[in-house]
Amino acid sequence: MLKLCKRWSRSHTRRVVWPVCQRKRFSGVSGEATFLESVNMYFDRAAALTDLSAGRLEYMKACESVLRITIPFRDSEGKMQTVIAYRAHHSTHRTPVKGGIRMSASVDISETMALASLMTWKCAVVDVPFGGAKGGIRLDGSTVTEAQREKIIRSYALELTQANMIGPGLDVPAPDMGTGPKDMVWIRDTYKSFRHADVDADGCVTGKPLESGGIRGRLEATGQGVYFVGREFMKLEEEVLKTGLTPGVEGKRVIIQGYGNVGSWSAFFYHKADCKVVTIIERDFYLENEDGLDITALREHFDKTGSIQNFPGGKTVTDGDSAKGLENDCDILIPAALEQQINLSNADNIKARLIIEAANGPTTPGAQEILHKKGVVIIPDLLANAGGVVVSYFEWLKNLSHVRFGRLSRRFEERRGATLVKALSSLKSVDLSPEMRQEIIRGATESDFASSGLEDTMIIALGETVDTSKRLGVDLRTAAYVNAITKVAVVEKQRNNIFF
Ligand SMILES: NC(=O)C1=CN([C@@H]2O[C@H](COP(=O)(O)OP(=O)(O)OC[C@H]3O[C@@H](n4cnc5c(N)ncnc54)[C@H](O)[C@@H]3O)[C@@H](O)[C@H]2O)C=CC1
Ligand SMILES: O=C(O)CCC(=O)C(=O)O
Repeated sequence: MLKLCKRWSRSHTRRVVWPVCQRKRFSGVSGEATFLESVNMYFDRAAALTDLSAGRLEYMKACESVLRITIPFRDSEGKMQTVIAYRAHHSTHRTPVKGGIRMSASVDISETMALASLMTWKCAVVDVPFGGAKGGIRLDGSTVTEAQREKIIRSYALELTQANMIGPGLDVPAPDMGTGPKDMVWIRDTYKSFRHADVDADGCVTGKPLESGGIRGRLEATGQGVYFVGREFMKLEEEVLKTGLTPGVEGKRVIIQGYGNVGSWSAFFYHKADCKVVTIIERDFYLENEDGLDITALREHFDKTGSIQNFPGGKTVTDGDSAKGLENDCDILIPAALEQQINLSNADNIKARLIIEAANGPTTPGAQEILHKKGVVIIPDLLANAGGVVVSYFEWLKNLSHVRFGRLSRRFEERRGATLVKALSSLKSVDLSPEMRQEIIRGATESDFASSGLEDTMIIALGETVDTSKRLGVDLRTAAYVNAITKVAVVEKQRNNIFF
């Protein structure tokens, strides 16, 4: 049976809840495992190192359900067009489930399921108490007007609402590739129109703008997490020596693929830490500067022109496949665009000694094998890019508590800090610089809370992953999956028993 349930809704969008055992083979990079197969392969490799039964592991691996929606809209010539969209719930072992919504012409059910599965393991790696989900809207966002986009997003949100697949306690989407804060507001507003009495309605989605219940720090969170995890890894002398690099991020040459949300913020934080961002790769070109791109000036250029192409502080290379830029000389490679970018066709040519997976699924299993043989270390997606969902979790907490972090304590802390400075200043032996005074007095703002909570989480998650990797003698990806599977299994074992 293909369909569990199918019906036409009032909005004339059509939805189908699909039992996920009906898997088809979907195409990926030729000759390699698809994205979904890759995620499952990584899962299997780690699962074999746990003492969980085969039956339980099979259940934990499977995606629980997928909602398939068809959304009609009128194009600019008034013709009716159809957009296909999905919401996959990989695991409801904890609720709400969580994961972004991707908008791209290449979205399909298999990709959405792979991304949903990654969300389950990612949340577990960073101890975010959510199950895993993901949404996908198969549409190139640049082909529709803002009004058409709003209609499509609102229809999507309406379908999720009617299917009980959104809500602060059920499923809390967020931005992913191709979507952003504005889309999240439309989703929140649509949900709220149908659940107007739900006092926690703002918590139905994260990644919202500040004035609509967002949190300071979510926009940059994924890139900042990519930075924290890289910085901390580069402090671990024993691990760093395996890569052939010297400890510390300072001075390292970095390549970033994708200058969207995650890539641009990663560039910002690595540049700020005195790294040299030597190449940034975009869809049709790459930008390079051996001495390091000035990321502040690059951002200004982007804000002015809408692109990083032809930035005067670097050389824009447009001939050939832009992915060639991945093979440029560097120490650290940060793929922050699409899945399967590092594959059998280019793995041998990658010069980086450390790969930090800011994108989801950027390295195929075949490429990983080649890279591992070369001694390249990979900090895997489910750890490296978890910063987004971590700060989304903080936003959700803020929405449920209905108060900005720091609002109740900041001025109190500042008064106490001022008293301390006064007391210290009365001691002749203490000489406080103006900066030290300021640092003691300053009370924590919402951004401070978000950023320090993120930093703490990433440091702990990296530490746990490295420990497991050493204990079992496995790579960091396998270690992260082992930790995640073990944590999920504890919760999994405590539920679903009423029907057994
Ligand atoms: N936004 C978030 O908070 C999170 C995103 N991710 C993952 O990070 C990756 C990037 O996501 P976002 O930055 O949010 O997306 P985005 O839509 O903001 O940016 C994507 C960027 O990649 C570029 N791009 C697309 N195809 C490319 C190609 N073939 N080669 C080079 N560049 C290409 C686009 O032009 C765009 O600049 C995705 O894999 C996403 O799933 C992971 C965790 C959280
Ligand atoms: O912020 C979130 O809830 C989800 C982010 C996301 O989609 C991801 O980590 O891939």
